[in-house]
Amino acid sequence: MSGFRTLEDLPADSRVLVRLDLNSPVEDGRVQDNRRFDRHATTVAELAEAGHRVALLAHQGRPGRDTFVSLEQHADILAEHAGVDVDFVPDTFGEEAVQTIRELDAGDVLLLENTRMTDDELPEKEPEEHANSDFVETLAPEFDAYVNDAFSAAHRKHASLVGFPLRLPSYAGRVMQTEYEANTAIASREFEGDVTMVVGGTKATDVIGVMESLDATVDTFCLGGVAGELFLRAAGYPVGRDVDTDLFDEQWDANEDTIRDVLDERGERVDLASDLAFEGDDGERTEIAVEDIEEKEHAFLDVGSETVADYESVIRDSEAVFVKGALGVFEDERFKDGTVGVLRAIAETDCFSVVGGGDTSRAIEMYGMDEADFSHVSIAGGAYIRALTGEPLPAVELLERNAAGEFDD
Ligand SMILES: Nc1ncnc2c1ncn2[C@@H]1O[C@H](COP(=O)(O)OP(=O)(O)OP(=O)(O)O)[C@@H](O)[C@H]1O
Ligand SMILES: O=C(O)[C@H](O)COP(=O)(O)O
Repeated sequence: MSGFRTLEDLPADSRVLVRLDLNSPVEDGRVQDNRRFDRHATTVAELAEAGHRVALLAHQGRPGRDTFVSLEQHADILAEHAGVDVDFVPDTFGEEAVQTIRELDAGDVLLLENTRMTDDELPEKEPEEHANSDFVETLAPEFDAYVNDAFSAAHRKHASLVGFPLRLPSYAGRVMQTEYEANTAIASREFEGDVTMVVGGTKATDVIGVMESLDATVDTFCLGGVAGELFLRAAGYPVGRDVDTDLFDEQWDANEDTIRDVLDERGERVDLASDLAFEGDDGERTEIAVEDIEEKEHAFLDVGSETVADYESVIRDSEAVFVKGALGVFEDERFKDGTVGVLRAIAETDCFSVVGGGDTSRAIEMYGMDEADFSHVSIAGGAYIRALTGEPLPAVELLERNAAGEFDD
């Protein structure tokens, strides 16, 4: 159970400062539309329709990266999803921003410039320090309330995420509320039947950490992707080494001991691929049983069909399934079978299901599945992992401390 207040508790006619997470892929300078816009649009539309005066804060990229761009395009994309006008001001807390905030009428929505373009936002600091920054001290007096909807950034101790709850009555937005509830389910709910976790993707170090901390909660792990190959390597198969990639050897060095411990302690409940797929000489998908692999000559790009059938049957017998990471390079249709096979199996059963990770959840629309067939499709990456493993999320903690009255005058 969360201990934060939600939009039901927000007094009418408020001047609200709302933190969203609109961090998106950027290609050739163009911001790509994605689930985050659609989800946050719900919160924005609700606040605007209720007649609040709304100013939005969000970040994009990090200084030095190609994705570090202005939020001007985000305002248009968000407006389209929310069905309300979203004005953009190219300033975060300077005179222009403050003036525009003061001119807001009931139901108006304004998006302020990328928070990471201010010096105060990024350093990870304690909330008390952020609350005393120019950024927070300048904006807070212009508002009656702060709404944090940015669950997917809640693992960061940045000014716009942890500073304002010390200065303003604070509430969780709709995205924060639903993401928190679904993603902490593994820690907070009791499942009577089997709990399965599908683990794949490229960030093996992250997911192996998850496996370690969910040891007592998860009945079966179904492995694929980079982590899957590293486990096969530990089990004695000549895979999980870099041929033309730099995905494996470094993560092997960092995780070898943990992988061996997990296999020793609960090997029978860690399902590894029995076959793998690669690009054959003719350019077609080719499969090989792991027993027959003599040397790693190919980049393996998916689990094989016997493995898919095995994982589908585990899923059909599960009461809850959590997914983190794709089982193969599903972006290439030849190597979609593992990822799509498990997602379809989940969609066809009535198990409680959560699919996390920006890349993995893209497979749902790419292959024509219906998001409604999953209990929850998370828009979070790092915060999803932390929620699964029960690690604290600083921005959520601040909402809870605010609701408990810790910062009341
Ligand atoms: N065997 C493999 N070799 C190389 N890449 C792989 C392999 N299996 C899966 N992938 C890639 O893993 C990616 C998804 O993994 P990632 O670790 O980024 O997970 P995510 O949880 O979906 O995303 P994020 O944490 O970024 O939101 C996919 O884009 C897929 O192409
Ligand atoms: O996209 C995300 O996962 C969040 O917005 C956090 O972004 P960050 O990893 O750049 O802090």
